[in-house]
Amino acid sequence: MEKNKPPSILLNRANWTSHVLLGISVCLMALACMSVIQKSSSLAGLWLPTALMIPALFHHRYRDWLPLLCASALGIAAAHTVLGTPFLRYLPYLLNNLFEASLCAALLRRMLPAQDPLSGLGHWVRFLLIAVIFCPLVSSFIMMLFILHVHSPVELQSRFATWFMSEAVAILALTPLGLIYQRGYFRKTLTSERFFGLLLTLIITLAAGFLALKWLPYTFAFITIPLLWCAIRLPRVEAFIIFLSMTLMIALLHTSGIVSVQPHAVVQIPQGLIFLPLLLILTPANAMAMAMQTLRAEKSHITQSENRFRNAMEYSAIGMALVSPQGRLLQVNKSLCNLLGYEAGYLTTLTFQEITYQEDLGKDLSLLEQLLNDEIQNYTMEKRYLCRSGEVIWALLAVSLVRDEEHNPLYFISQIEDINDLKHTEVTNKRLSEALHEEKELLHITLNSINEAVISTDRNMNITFMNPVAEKMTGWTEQQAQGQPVNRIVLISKGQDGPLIDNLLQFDINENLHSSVERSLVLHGHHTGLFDVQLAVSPLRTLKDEPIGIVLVLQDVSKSRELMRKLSYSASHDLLTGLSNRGSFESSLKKALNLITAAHQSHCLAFIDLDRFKAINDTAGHAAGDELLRQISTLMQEHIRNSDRLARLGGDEFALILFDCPAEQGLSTLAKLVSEINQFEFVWEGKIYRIGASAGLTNMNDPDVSGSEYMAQADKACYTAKNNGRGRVFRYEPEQKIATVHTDNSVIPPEKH
Ligand SMILES: Nc1nc2c(ncn2[C@@H]2O[C@H](COP(=O)(O)OP(=O)(O)OP(=O)(O)O)[C@@H](O)[C@H]2O)c(=O)[nH]1
Repeated sequence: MEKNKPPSILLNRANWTSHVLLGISVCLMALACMSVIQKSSSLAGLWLPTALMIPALFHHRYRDWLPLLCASALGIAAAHTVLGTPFLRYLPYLLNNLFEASLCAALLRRMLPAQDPLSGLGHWVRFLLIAVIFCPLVSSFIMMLFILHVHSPVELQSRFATWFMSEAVAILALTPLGLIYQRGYFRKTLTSERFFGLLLTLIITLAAGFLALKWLPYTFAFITIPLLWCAIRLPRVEAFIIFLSMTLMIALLHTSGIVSVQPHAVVQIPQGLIFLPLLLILTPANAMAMAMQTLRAEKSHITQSENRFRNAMEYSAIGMALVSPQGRLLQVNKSLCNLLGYEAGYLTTLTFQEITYQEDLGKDLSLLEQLLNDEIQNYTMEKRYLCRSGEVIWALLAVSLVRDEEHNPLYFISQIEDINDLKHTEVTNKRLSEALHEEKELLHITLNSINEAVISTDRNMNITFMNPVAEKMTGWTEQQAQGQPVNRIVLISKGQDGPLIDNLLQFDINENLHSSVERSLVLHGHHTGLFDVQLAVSPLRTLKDEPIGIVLVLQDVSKSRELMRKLSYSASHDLLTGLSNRGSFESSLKKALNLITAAHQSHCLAFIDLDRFKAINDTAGHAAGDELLRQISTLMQEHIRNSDRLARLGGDEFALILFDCPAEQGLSTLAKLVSEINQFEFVWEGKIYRIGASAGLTNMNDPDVSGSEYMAQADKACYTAKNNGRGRVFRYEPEQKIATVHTDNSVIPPEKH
């Protein structure tokens, strides 16, 4: 688990272990450096503690710096104490070291990224300026202030140079490694196969350096070669390890007197700048290592991108191909092979022109030309491909062009998506859509041209459609009515004066309502009047039988109803007088017979025949006779109850039923009626005519006697009245005796005035 843990490259939290480790490391390094310097005759050496403190501070938060600096100070103080340096003597130098490390770490944190601070040559140059040049110079000047009163100018110059070089070289050799070092690196390297290679390279490089120092002229020129070779060949960390090792070895060999860094130099290097060559060889070596690091990172980036693209292409669900500018399929993926039915090896021997359906090739080539001419950046088109099986399939092609640095075309990237099923579905859908459109048009025309009003609603009974007839009848335009509740637009009552039907609007459309026809329905139009209508209501349902609304069909039956009314009237009425005719009277007679039993009523049936009517016809004409019949009818109706039924049986014969009327009362009414007729003066063309009437009456109180029998009885009584002098009323007696009830002896022949 520990191995898989990512190395900490961000700021670390300092704990007591890191404080102790830093303190011990600084102490050991200070001890080593001071021991070497004390043994050296030249007093020149490297000062590694500052170079170690800088990365330690860089990688920790500011709030952790104080304990880290204390630990470092204790480490240096301990080293001085071991070597017997008085406290006050080393204290200024110690403080200067701490200040330099703090200043350098703070500046580096400002100028370099916390994550991988030396990731490029630019960052390394910043490091060089800040850590290797600026901070050691500042530190050197501060040191000068401490010893200004003590030494001569030449000595001061030498001390300044020595201090600067010991700091600068140590920082250049050690600090980069500290900055880029990631936790766990050494453990990983020690256990990896690379360790022995690194060890071998280290030994060879150090040996080459030693040989150059010992025997070769232009020593540092020869030392530079293995360092540059390491910078080119090795990863950054390993190169820095070798640089550090080489620096330490040279410094050690020189200070211990085994070799001199300037045995063959033409110009004698001043004592203070004895390690200047080290600085000069480390600088290009570091720069080269950084440049190689950048190159490697770029190469790795490119390789990763190529791998990603290769994987994306190979495992893409859609067909992909890299195509040469001439059209050759350079590389194809599995999906494309599966789509076209070719093996990859064979497909790459073909050109895209060979597998393109001939009719689509022209457009494809034209677009390709535009792409090559930089007129477009990419293109997509639907085209057909020829499969190995001979089948032609539809695909969606997307093409882009990859160019080299000189903008020359390298290859096309083609993505080929199978849309064969989609295309076939599209064709089917298009056909269906056209058919649907035709159906809709047909329906629209039909609905516009039919004579019925058609109104449809949604499931909430709000209107969605009205045809022109519906607009005309309801008085609402479709636009006005759309979305309105149907009960606001379609107002229907039973009969003209009946209440509005609201159950029409409460139709439960889940019910099986095929159609309902109500003959007496009346539609109340909005400013368009009343319409006799027939109504059919049908529920609308989806294929899953879910209700989605209703359709109302209203048929204007006003004219047919009027005709029916007229037919019905003429079938039951005498057209001349407006009285009931014989047929209708017989129905009334049946009703009267039924009431004898049902309501225990007795009625009077009368037969009335006008006297001397023929003379009117003969003298005044047929039209006068007609008018007289009308006036006599009106006269008779005025003297009977609304519930009674008067009918003209034909010619000048009338029949009368006095419902629920005792015989005596009936005789009285009839006598009054006959008397009125006898006294009636008919005026025609300035002349007065008088007629009379004879009437026979029978009492209807026996349900077993038929209507025709009663009619015969009344007729018989009327006949008796006629034969007994006219102008009178006779009552039928069952014993065949006719009693005269009323006698009017004034039957006067009409005379002209
Ligand atoms: N103007 C007119 N005359 C009719 C109509 N129907 C029948 N008549 C005539 O009415 C007359 C009836 O004949 P009658 O009952 O014998 O004539 P009348 O003079 O009343 O004879 P009495 O009953 O014996 O007094 C006939 O001359 C018919 O032609 C009609 O609709 N209009």
